[in-house]
Order: sequence, then C-alpha cells, then structure tokens
Amino acid sequence: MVKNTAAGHKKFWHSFRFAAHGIAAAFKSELNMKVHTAFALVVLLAAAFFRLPVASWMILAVAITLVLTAELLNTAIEATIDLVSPELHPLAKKAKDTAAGAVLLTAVFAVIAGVYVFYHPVMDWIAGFMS
Ligand SMILES: Nc1ncnc2c1ncn2[C@@H]1O[C@H](COP(=O)(O)OP(=O)(O)OP(=O)(O)O)[C@@H](O)[C@H]1O
Repeated sequence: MVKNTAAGHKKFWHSFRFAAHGIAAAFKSELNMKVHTAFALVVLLAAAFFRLPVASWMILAVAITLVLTAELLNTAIEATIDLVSPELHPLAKKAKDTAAGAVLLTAVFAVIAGVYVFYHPVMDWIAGFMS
C-alpha cells in the first residue's frame, strides 16, 4: 500500500511511470495492440462524426478499455511464458491460447457493441443521403 508521505507519493508516481512504460512497450512491440488502438481511434472519430449520445460513448469506452486491457494482459502472459518456458510445453500452450481467447471474447463484445451503437445513426445518415 502507498503511504500518505513524501516517500509514498514518490513511490506512487514511480508506479504510475512503470505502468505507462508498460503500455508504451506493449504498443511498440505488439502489432495487435497497434491494430486495436487504430480501430479504437477510428471508432471514436466516427462517434464524434455521428454526434452519438453520452450513453453510446460510455458503451464504446467500456468496449475499447476491455479490448486494450485484455491485449495488455495477453502480452504480459506471453512474456511470462516465454521467460519461464521457452521450450514447448502443453501448459505453456494452454496459458497462451487461453489468454488469446480472452482477447477474442472482448473483441467479439466490441463488435456487438459497435453494431448496437452505430446501427441507427448510420442507417439514418444513409437514409438522409437517399432522400
Ligand atoms: N512454449 C510454448 N509451448 C507450447 N506452445 C507454444 C509455446 N509458445 C507458443 N506456443 C503456441 O504457439 C502459438 C503462437 O505463439 P506466439 O508466442 O507466437 O504467440 P502469439 O499468440 O502468436 O502472439 P504474438 O504474435 O502477439 O506474439 C501460441 O498461441 C501457442 O499455441
């Protein structure tokens, strides 16, 4: 636990920097992290374009946070497995594939959430063009 002292505050900011460094390192080394971040930016730009209501922004924020968090945990698990089990092992495979499965689940949720919040605005926009 971080204490409410000068040393405690310093430790808190060090932990914060390590965490930010972890996110930046995963972004640099993992193609999937770049792809998910690019998708997230496109989705946020589209949300601004369609002037989505606050509730829709919240749904998108949850979906994006879930996917990026799962990807970070997947990267952490992959690094740990590569460190402790560089040789092939069924448990190493199980750990990596399970972590990848978690990313897939969050991505499926993100797609469903995206369809749910964008369906009517996009349909209305297309109908506006047609009329
Ligand atoms: N030590 C291991 N023992 C057994 N199977 C492994 C091991 N390392 C990787 N594998 C298998 O090979 C697959 C690919 O592994 P890899 O380390 O390339 O990860 P990845 O899922 O492709 O992730 P990324 O490309 O993002 O690094 C894993 O999903 C797993 O099924």
